[in-house]
Amino acid sequence: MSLLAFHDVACDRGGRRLFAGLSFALGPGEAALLTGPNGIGKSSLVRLAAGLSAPAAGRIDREAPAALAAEAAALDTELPLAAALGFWAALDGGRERVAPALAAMGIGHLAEVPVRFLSTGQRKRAALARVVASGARLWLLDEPANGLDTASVAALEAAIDAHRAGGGAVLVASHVPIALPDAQDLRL
Ligand SMILES: Nc1ncnc2c1ncn2[C@@H]1O[C@H](COP(=O)(O)OP(=O)(O)OP(=O)(O)O)[C@@H](O)[C@H]1O
Repeated sequence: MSLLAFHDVACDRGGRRLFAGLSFALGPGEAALLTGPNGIGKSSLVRLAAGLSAPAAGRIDREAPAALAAEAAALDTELPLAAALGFWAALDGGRERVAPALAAMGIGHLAEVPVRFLSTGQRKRAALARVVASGARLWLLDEPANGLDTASVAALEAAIDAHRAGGGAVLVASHVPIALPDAQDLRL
């Protein structure tokens, strides 16, 4: 049983074909690492996986809901961090997951700080904490290590390992080296 499966998928952007004939599947505990040069279509693939756009050909099956971390953190910048994450966690039915998620990403001490005061790396960690708090089995992470320091990359790797150990799956697009043991290599 797959949490995410691409069947012979093609992707067009701006009238141009980015890739075609792409098939892969992610089952519980599995990971895929998506790499390739700038502009090749990595973010476009992650958006397809999230259901934010439709494939030009082929079929995508995904378990809903999936958790997406892309460029925009989608956190209310006026709210303290814990409350901003709590908004989403409440929608996902898991407010109690916020504190452990903040701790997992090493930003528990920032819980009461308004999101607008957070640094670039801290916001990135907050966006990842939102994914951790979501409770979704399928994580879709577009350049999750951008802007993270070494310790934060290690925290991200640990969070992904724990997620996989619990039966979750993860698709990661990354330029930055990130340890994903036994991950499928998706090179565009
Ligand atoms: N909304 C859009 N309309 C038209 N073209 C687009 C759109 N979004 C992306 N593109 C184009 O699609 C191509 C793939 O973009 P995408 O962001 O998926 O690449 P990427 O591999 O993630 O790149 P990077 O490594 O720079 O993040 C690029 O040439 C980009 O200009």
